[in-house]
Amino acid sequence: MAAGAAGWGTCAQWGVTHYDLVVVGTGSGNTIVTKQFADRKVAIVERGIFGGTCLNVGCIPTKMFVHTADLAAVPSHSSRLGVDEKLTGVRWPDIRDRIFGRIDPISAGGAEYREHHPNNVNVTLYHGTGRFTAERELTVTANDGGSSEVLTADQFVLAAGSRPIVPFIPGLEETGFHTSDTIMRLPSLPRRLGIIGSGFVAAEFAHVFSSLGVEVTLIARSDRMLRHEDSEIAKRYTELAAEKYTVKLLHETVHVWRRNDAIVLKTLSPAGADEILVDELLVAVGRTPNSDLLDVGVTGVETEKDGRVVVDEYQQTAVEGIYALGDVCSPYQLKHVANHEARVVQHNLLHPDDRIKSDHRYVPHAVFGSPQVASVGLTEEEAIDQGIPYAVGREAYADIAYGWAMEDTTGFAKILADPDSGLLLGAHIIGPQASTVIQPIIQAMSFGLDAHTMARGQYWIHPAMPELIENALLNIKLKN
Ligand SMILES: Cc1cc2nc3c(=O)[nH]c(=O)nc-3n(C[C@H](O)[C@H](O)[C@H](O)COP(=O)(O)OP(=O)(O)OC[C@H]3O[C@@H](n4cnc5c(N)ncnc54)[C@H](O)[C@@H]3O)c2cc1C
Ligand SMILES: NC(=O)c1ccc[n+]([C@@H]2O[C@H](COP(=O)([O-])OP(=O)(O)OC[C@H]3O[C@@H](n4cnc5c(N)ncnc54)[C@H](O)[C@@H]3O)[C@@H](O)[C@H]2O)c1
Repeated sequence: MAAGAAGWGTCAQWGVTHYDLVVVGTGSGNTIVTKQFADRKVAIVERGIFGGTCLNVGCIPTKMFVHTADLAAVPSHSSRLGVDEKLTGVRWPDIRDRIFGRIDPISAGGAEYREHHPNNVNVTLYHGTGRFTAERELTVTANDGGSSEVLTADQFVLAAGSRPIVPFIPGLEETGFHTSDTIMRLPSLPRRLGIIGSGFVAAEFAHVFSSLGVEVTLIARSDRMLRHEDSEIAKRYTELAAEKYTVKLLHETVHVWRRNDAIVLKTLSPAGADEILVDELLVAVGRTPNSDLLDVGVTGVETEKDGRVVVDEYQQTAVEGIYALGDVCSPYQLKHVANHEARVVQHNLLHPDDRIKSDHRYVPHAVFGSPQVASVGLTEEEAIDQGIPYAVGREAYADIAYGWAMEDTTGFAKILADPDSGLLLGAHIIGPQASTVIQPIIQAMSFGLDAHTMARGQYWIHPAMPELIENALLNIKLKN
């Protein structure tokens, strides 16, 4: 074959092919194989849609839905500013098809590039599930189950990601449910949507569907949504969510079944038993690493109790030459972390005598709900638990000029710093554009700026939203 190739080109059953490098997973794993690997024989193995979670069923489509939902929600708050708007319609098929009409061709184009572009003459793409059958031997079974091929390699990259956890709830499997993998492709909007879970996925989809006019009931086992956030932020988010849709806290779903056309959820809470009727159900209770699908134990690669592949600071597993990155090994399950780790793995494959370490000191995240939440570093509870001295500075959007422009009354930033040195320990923001407003803090933490130098050593554009950060920094009571 002149250019790159698709595996099974010869339809060889139980053929054995040796490669220099095998990469399992086409999310961040796919980014590793650049022209710098032109002198190596490489195989890429993918069991699902080319491009992985973020592109196809994760960050990118969800944020396209979130932006759309933000627009749909404008009339619900514009009247406070004297602008009376009305949402006259939501064309779900148009919303859905705009999003996937853009994404699906990118995925298809990525696979096409690997299979046919001259840059990939040294690369073979296998559409199938890889499973280790010996230390450096991966058996790939085609998605149709028909053919298998054994790949041996000097080096492997495990970039197999994670998948949604399906909890054991009697009746759930038989009744049918959605996960984040399927909910975005619904043929039509349901009248009522139940969501089991109260983390990232639950918060983002509750915002999307409630803004589009669906009656959402979110069922949380815990006493608040986003319980891993700083508790002030989680509490505020939960209060605001409950104004937009039904939030059932401390509710355990114990049984699911169908009654006529509805899905019935039986829940137990301190107040007793409850029955919740919905038309569609989304299960969003976390994700589990795909290391089990790979049967990594056969290789000597170690895993944590929760299935995460154990890696060292160079992203190498317990077996020399087998590296891992992203959700399959990371405690963070975030795309920017998977991408960072992919860059580290790429460097270490190319420069084995000059390897670099991954940097997980200040990993930020954002929840694109309503409002947005963004966070980096220690929460106040973590600082207390770890006995780390801290000083806090707060600022409300309501106290900065742009907050007045938006008439925001609920958002705020909270920044923790070392009281002696002023070095930043953590920051937590809830409010408009929190995911963008937090970026200067991430920069300051990464490059070791203290609160005072950061606040006074630069201009802050007036009257822009980052004044929230400037004022929160100035409100930190440092010792010096
Ligand atoms: C709904 C949702 C929204 C999200 N939003 C954000 C966000 O806004 N920001 C953010 O930072 N993160 C977000 N994430 C998380 C982010 O998508 C993941 O952290 C990231 O995509 C992980 O990348 P990865 O390369 O490790 O794995 P993936 O992209 O999942 O790639 C792994 C690939 O490996 C394949 N595979 C698995 N096992 C095998 C096997 N045995 N053989 C062959 N192939 C295999 C899978 O099919 C998959 O395509 C979101 C996740 C979800 C679910
Ligand atoms: N904006 C983003 O960056 C973004 C968006 C979506 C997803 N993600 C990533 O994907 C991961 C998975 O998201 P998620 O929301 O599924 O997980 P999550 O870990 O954020 O939240 C899951 C929640 O479900 C609860 N839970 C667990 N088991 C339960 C059960 N049986 N019944 C009811 N509740 C239960 C947990 O207590 C937790 O609060 C996230 O951790 C995140 O890393 C990121």
